[in-house]
Amino acid sequence: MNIAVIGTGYVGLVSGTCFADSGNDVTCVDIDKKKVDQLRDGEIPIYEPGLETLFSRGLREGRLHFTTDMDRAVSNADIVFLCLPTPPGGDGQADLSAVMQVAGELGSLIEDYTVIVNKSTVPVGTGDRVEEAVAENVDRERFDVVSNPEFLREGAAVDDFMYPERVVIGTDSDRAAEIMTTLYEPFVRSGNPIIVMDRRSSELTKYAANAMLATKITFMNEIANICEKVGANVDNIRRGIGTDSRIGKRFLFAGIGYGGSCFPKDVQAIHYTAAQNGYDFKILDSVMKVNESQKISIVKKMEEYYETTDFSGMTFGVWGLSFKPETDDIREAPALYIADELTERGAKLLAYDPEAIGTFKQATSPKVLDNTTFVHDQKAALDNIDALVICTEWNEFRRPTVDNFADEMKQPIIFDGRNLYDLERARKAGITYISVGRPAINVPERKKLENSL
Ligand SMILES: NC(=O)c1ccc[n+]([C@@H]2O[C@H](COP(=O)([O-])OP(=O)(O)OC[C@H]3O[C@@H](n4cnc5c(N)ncnc54)[C@H](O)[C@@H]3O)[C@@H](O)[C@H]2O)c1
Ligand SMILES: O=c1ccn([C@@H]2O[C@H](COP(=O)(O)OP(=O)(O)O[C@H]3O[C@H](CO)[C@@H](O)[C@H](O)[C@H]3O)[C@@H](O)[C@H]2O)c(=O)[nH]1
Repeated sequence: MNIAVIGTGYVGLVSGTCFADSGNDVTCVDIDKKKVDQLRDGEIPIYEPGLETLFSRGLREGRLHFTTDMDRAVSNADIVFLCLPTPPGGDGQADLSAVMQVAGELGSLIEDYTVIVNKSTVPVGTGDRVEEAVAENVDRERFDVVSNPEFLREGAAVDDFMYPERVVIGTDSDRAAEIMTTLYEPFVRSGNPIIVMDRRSSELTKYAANAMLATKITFMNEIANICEKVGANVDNIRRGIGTDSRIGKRFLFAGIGYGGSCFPKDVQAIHYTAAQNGYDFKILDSVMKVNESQKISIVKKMEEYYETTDFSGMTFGVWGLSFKPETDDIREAPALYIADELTERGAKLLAYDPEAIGTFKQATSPKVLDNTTFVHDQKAALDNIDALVICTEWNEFRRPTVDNFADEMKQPIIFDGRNLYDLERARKAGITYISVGRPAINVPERKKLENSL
């Protein structure tokens, strides 16, 4: 099939590359000329494991093209995917300006029957709005608008796309449903379902999935906060409840809050949609509030440990800047908030991340930039620091193990927002180890944490 992908961010680039790899001819369009030039030259602007091999093959075999010219891409296409940004607007609602702008242009570019697919995460009813905008310039028989939410995770995007647990297609048109099913059949050979439903339910399914996952994480973060108060261990609780198949093992890891380009904005957006429709989505109110405080809970623990809110004269190592491992994306990363809070309190930082130093520098505040030295080696971030703060669970941080910290640090004190290390080994290694929802290790009696969350 001939496919046009409008918007070559994470979703557009991964979808376009994977569709090309399964034998389609794909043209990706972006308004960012620099990005298009870079992609044409074979350079991928994001870090995403596994993408490069498929991307190079698509380019080499002539099935993957990049352009700024929407006309050329759309006029030949059987399917047009909208993979456009839907960032939070001022009051939490999704900003649909990119989607609606492109929808307004599509009608005059369509030649034969075309399926227009919204892959962006959009509020219920956006499909109707897109349909109306397109229909201003072309007959309604010449196109259908389909919702096809994307469930890929950054860092695992290629596998998630190639082997989806399900594909959701929202349309009432049999013709569009058949074309979409044919497109996705190679991806669901494992027997996972293609679920066809009405467009509005499909749009809401995406928000429901993200809001459910954000709630699950937040629930565990609250359990972790209780664990700290009563002397229990959230790792044990996770194992104890995760083995119940009704609850499931995944997304039960307590930490310093969820971040990324999706959960925070999508929870806000579904909350906004509910309010617009006269419904107060109370659970999500709490989820958002808890997540805000969870992001800086580690700083509160540091204040309690040092018995001061003034960190002047102190230097902290920071391991991990991206919002999760295996990505250079720092959107809504807890590290951004933690760096702000620490430098506000007068601290200097020595920061390391395997992939995200560049993106972090672009996004952080001038105050953080002035007070942070970025290093390109994880050991260098331990040099002469007062304590180490771990914000992202990159695999390489599991080595060297806790046993080595006592040799490598002036004072082996670790505030771990991701529960990387075994408590018993930390105890034996003689390091002071304060993590999330687990007993604090080797903390002098006077500093026993009274969690004030
Ligand atoms: N990032 C993810 O992991 C993920 C996963 C599932 C769904 N989503 C959703 O998919 C959508 C896209 O997300 P993303 O992370 O890929 O966005 P992104 O911000 O990484 O990329 C968007 C791209 O669209 C381009 N663009 C903007 N306006 C344009 C226009 N008028 N014409 C052509 N190109 C234009 C930008 O230059 C950019 O390259 C969002 O709705 C998001 O919520 C994202
Ligand atoms: O047990 C867990 C799992 C995740 N997280 C955090 O939750 C955030 C999001 O993680 P993840 O879901 O793995 O990353 P995303 O790439 O943001 O993917 C989510 O958002 C995408 C965009 O909508 C969806 O497509 C995916 O299905 C959905 O998982 C990150 O800050 C993680 O650190 C936890 O704190 N504990």
